[in-house]
Amino acid sequence: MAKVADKPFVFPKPFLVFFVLSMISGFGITLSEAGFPKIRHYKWEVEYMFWSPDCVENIVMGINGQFPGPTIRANAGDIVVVELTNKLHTEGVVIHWHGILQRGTPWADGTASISQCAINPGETFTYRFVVDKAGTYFYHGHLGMQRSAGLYGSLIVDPEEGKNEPFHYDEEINLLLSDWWHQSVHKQEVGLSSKPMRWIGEPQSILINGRGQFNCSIAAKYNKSLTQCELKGGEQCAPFVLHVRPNKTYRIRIASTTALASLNFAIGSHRLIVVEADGNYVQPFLASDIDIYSGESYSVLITTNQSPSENYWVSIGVRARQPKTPPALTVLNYLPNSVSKLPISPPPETPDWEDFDRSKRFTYGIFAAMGSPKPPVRYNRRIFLLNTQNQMNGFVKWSINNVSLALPPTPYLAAMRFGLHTAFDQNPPPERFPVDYDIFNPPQNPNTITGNGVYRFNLGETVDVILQNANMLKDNTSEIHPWHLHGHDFWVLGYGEGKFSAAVDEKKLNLKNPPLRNTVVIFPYGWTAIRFVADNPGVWAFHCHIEPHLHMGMGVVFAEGVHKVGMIPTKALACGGTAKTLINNNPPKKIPRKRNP
Ligand SMILES: O=C1O[C@H]([C@@H](O)CO)C(O)=C1O
Repeated sequence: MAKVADKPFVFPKPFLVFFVLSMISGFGITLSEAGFPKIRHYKWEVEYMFWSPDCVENIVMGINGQFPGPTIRANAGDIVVVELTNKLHTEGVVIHWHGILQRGTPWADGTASISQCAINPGETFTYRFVVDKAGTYFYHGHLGMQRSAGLYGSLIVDPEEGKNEPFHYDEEINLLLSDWWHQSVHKQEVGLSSKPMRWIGEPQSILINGRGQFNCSIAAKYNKSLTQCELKGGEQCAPFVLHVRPNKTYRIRIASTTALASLNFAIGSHRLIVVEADGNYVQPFLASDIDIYSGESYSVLITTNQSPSENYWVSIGVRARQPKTPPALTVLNYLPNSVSKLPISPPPETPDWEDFDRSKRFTYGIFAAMGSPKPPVRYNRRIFLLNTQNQMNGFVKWSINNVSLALPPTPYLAAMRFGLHTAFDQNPPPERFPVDYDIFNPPQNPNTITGNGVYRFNLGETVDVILQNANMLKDNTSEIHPWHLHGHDFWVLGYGEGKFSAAVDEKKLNLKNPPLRNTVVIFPYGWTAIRFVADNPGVWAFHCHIEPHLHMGMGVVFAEGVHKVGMIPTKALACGGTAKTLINNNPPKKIPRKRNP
């Protein structure tokens, strides 16, 4: 394993002036008024490695020999630079910085075929972007199903130096949640795109900071079907313990990068105060547990005011799909108690997976903190996106308005910037679906088409999206989908049951204090309304964050103001049609023929 720096190298102040000035001229980044930002420089190598995330040896995608990858930590306004070298032998790679808006740097969004070309084996690509807002974020692979293969890590942004969070806490603990399969991701991918489709099934384990236990439990006393895990603490699958001291306030950051699972987080005997969601402050509220969907993040505050002689269970169970995976467990360890002193009461029970009314009560009760930016009162454009599971020549697909997204070989950002009209379908996909579409039954005509058209917005216009859920191919089934938008936060204006009806539902939309987020769910047979301002020049993915669903086409592409995008780094362009353009503009020099003497 090559040894490379995984600690950020912080440039001393005098160097910053030079660097920042060169960044401004080259990348259109503006300075924050408070002073010079820092540059957080990382050098990473991505490679497959043997690892035992849940005590069963497998291969994971690691960064610098770590799984999950190193945590990035920065202050708001800082510039993060990640020099990413692809050490995979046979695959490209990209990394998406989930929740980072990429203003002025849309080519650094890390979406293969959308913002950049995949980085080839052996090559290095430098991601350089500003983290402009404090919050709990994460990063992950965005090519094929590399997130499922373990390519992820945390990205934490503290307020600008000298500024405080709007709530008090003594210390913090960071948790990145994921789900894990024993079947290789390649096999999963092939299964999903085979005829008949082979579904990946439910995960074998839930991981907390990359650690879970398969086939044993650390609380076997309360789970008769599993034996007690015999772990010493140094194993890769030993639980990540939350060490706390009595009578303090802790901020627990929780982000979910699951491929499929919707999760519920609870700590025995402790109540949670929710204060942040997806990098935005929310009106604080008390909860016994929280639901967290793939792509979401929360911060909760807890006070360690319970009996100091005990430890307490932390339990993370599966909701919204059949819970065939045991909850992930770990311990809230009140120091100086020994970690091995197991809690005296059973772990908190995950609420019934099918109790969607309970899930809705939690999700509908999230509002923006006082003083948060408010949405424009009117929209310029409203599009309706119907989510359906379909068939295409016997293959199973997910479609939006009957179009299943199939990404083109030339990244959209480059294709649009260079005016390559043959790189993708120039006709935009449909903006609505038939008014008489029956969302409560399987699609009458299950056939779909694939497409790669783009929804183009005028720069600065206010866009509403109504996400509409529907019945799947099977009778009486409709699943939850968490939708994630790149390049923007959006306001969640509301949710409802059945089909959205402007006449009935318009007046129910919340324009007073809707939460700002980057990920939102649609509940079974329901709709969700979001609003955002298309003011970030670039091309942005908007998709279901369930990894196999995106793989099966469940996403769309948005674009705005691409003519305003600055110089795209050449390395982001060297594939597909833009590679040809680069070569045509700079043809290889003719080698002069040697004349015979
Ligand atoms: O895309 C999916 O496929 C399965 C099921 O519909 C077929 O097995 C499932 O639950 C999905 O979310």
